Amino acid sequence: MNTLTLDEIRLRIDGQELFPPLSVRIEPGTVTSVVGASGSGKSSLLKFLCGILPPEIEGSGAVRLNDNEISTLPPQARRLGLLFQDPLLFPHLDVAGNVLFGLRTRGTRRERQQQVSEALTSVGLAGLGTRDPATLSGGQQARVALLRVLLAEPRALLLDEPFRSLDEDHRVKVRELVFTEARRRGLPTLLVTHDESDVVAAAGPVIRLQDSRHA
Ligand SMILES: Nc1ncnc2c1ncn2[C@@H]1O[C@H](COP(=O)(O)OP(=O)(O)OP(=O)(O)O)[C@@H](O)[C@H]1O
Repeated sequence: MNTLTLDEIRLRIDGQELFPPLSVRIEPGTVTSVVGASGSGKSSLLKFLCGILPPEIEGSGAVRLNDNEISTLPPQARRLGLLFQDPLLFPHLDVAGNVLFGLRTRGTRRERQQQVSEALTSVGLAGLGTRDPATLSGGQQARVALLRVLLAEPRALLLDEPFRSLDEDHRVKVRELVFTEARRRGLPTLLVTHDESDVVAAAGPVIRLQDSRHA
């Protein structure tokens, strides 16, 4: 199990810091929420953690999984699971193909297909493997995106408003599913959200990012 540690993270645009230096420890299986005004740097913080910060933003500070510094690794080697508001499913693959894309374990084709089929069943999508993802509801698409991330066996989860575009019913169910999986797998999880009900459901520490530039 991993602990995700952020140590003195600073982000700057044109030399100006977006928010005061941030240090936080996220324990395995817990969800820490990140809230703050629009433009305070929430999404940029997640981008920094996974190594995809745009060149206009300068980032510094250490990111560790247990005692291993990951901020020096290329994005794909960090093994962080990302979920966004848009599920970003591949339109040229069916539902099973999208899930299979994430699958990290090797094995025969039949074993891999079996694993995908069990994963789909576990989130209430049994029998939908051959569907075009565009024909699924928003909540179903969000579940497919979650499976694709989880089967890649990430070491931590970074969530950027993944429930935002869902209607109330799907929102509550998908949120519960994501948090349950994070807990069950012991994944330290960082959730960016504008929604106080997400913060309550996350039931973990809250980081309130203060916009240093407009304070
Ligand atoms: N590629 C970029 N080049 C220059 N400035 C950028 C770039 N990307 C983001 N910014 C700026 O960085 C600041 C932080 O943006 P960011 O998207 O991280 O904020 P946020 O807190 O996630 O906002 P929101 O809640 O609206 O999603 C903003 O002022 C934004 O304009």
